[in-house]
Amino acid sequence: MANGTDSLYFSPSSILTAGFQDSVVKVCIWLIPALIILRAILKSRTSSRLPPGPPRLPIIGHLHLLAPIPHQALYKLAVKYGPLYHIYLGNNPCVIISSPEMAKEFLKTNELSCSNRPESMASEYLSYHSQDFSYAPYGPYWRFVKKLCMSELLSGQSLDFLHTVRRFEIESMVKEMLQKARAVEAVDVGGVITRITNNVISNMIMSKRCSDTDDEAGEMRKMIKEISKLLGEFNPADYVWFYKFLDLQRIKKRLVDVRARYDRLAQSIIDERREIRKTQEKIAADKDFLDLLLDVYEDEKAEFRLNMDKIKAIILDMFTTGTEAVANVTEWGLAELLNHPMIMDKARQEIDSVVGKSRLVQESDLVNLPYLQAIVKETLRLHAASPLIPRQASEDIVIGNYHIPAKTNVLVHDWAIGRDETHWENALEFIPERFLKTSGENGITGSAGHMDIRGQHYQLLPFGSGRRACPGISLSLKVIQATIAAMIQCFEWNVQGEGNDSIPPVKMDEGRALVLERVHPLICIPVARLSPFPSI
Ligand code: HEM
Repeated sequence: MANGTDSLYFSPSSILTAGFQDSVVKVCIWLIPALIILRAILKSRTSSRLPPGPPRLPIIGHLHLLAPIPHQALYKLAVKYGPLYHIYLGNNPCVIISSPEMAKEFLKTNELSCSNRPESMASEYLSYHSQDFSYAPYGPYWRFVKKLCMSELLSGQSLDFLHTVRRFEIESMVKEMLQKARAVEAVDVGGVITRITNNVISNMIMSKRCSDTDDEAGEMRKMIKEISKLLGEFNPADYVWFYKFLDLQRIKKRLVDVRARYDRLAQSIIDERREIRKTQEKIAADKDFLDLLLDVYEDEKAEFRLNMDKIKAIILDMFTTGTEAVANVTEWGLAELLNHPMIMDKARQEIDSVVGKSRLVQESDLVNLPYLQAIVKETLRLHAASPLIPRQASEDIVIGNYHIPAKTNVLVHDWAIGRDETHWENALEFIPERFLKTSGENGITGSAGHMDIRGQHYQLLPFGSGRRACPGISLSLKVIQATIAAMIQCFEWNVQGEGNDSIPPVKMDEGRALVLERVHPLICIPVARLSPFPSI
């Protein structure tokens, strides 16, 4: 038995087991490193399916390549790496799209997978954790906010109803400029235009002007400027974790501070309105956007319950998206006209022939001013208010045969697309004629005459495209066209400051922010050309 047991102990099967164990150990010794290597190869293959890109540095990735002006630096990289390339912002991959073809594939073919926005420290604070319109993730809440803003604030009908607000602001601006002209006083044109856009939005939202003497209104205007600046600032802490703790640019501190101030001010405006609502029953036609938001807040059966944070986030979003971009484009447009006196003269002749010289140009005239419209389109082509349109892929997608993993940030470089030589003749020149349906002037065929700027033509995307395209296009065009028209109809503008003696007189340097700003403020003395208000 013992032998038997022994033999059993050393039975062929046990020998087999021992041999098997030995083999398993050997296999493991080889297999585990082999698997690790295979995994590394597969991983590198997967990431090599990302579009091409420059070699990166540890920790910061390609952040060092974005200086001094991110959208211009990315434009240069596109020349080297093509219309679809990737960089790393810290450890986060980011794909840059710089051609109309790639933009179409991303924004149209993959629309549903590309309808989120990347978050940043600034957007987190200022959108009350993505509870506004711009940063809300694509989904039912975003659809609800969009419907609310479109139907009650930005639809054609609401805009028609509020045309008196815009008219009042432009008339006030012309009257103020007439006084400055008489006193031969210089004005900061950007400041004047920002006041118009702030007042228009403020009046649309809460029936108050931002520049009334009232402290609250003035405080709101200053705060919106500060907030827009913070939202547009490039913040390394969004990409490299240790910057968050260092807060070298003090962005976090400024965000906490301005959000607390905005919150207090918005709460006091809302409380005041709620008190008024207790005593006054308003009919629908008298309600402004704040009333409508409070109606939803009080409606227990509403599709979505709005709390105070959501209301504040939506209002702040309308202010920030609606004021600076419109003001900046208008200022760039006027700057271009000052550098191109012949284009300015042609635009004036058009206005004089359609409107005459005795009354102020009105919004209803704009449809008869195709050259003015072309000037605004050309300004939007060269001076995209948002040179990089931020999106995020919500799932894995394929573009141009490259794999873009879910959660990758994607920047549609509309500033570069507007300068693409393969689609635009004399791309860097300011030639509004290209947008006229007629042809032949300045060697430009006018082939872009049919092109709209609402996201259907991917060569021109100043307002983005698809379901997350800008909802403020109609409002923006009305304000920009009417403001430029009034400024050139009523005044000549004598440029002041550094560049005055040079030709062209206005410097066109761009700032570092993610929102396209002018480095040199446009300071001019208005000289009255005609006065539609004889009493002034
Ligand atoms: C010249 C003026 C303006 C320009 C150039 C501009 C440009 C843009 C761009 C490029 C986007 C991103 C689009 C995309 O992702 O495809 C956007 C989004 C947005 N814009 Fe504008 N915008 C302007 C004026 C306005 C105005 C006046 C308002 C409203 C009062 C507004 C409200 C918004 C909102 C709420 C979004 C976010 C939409 C969403 O995420 O669904 N914008 N804008």
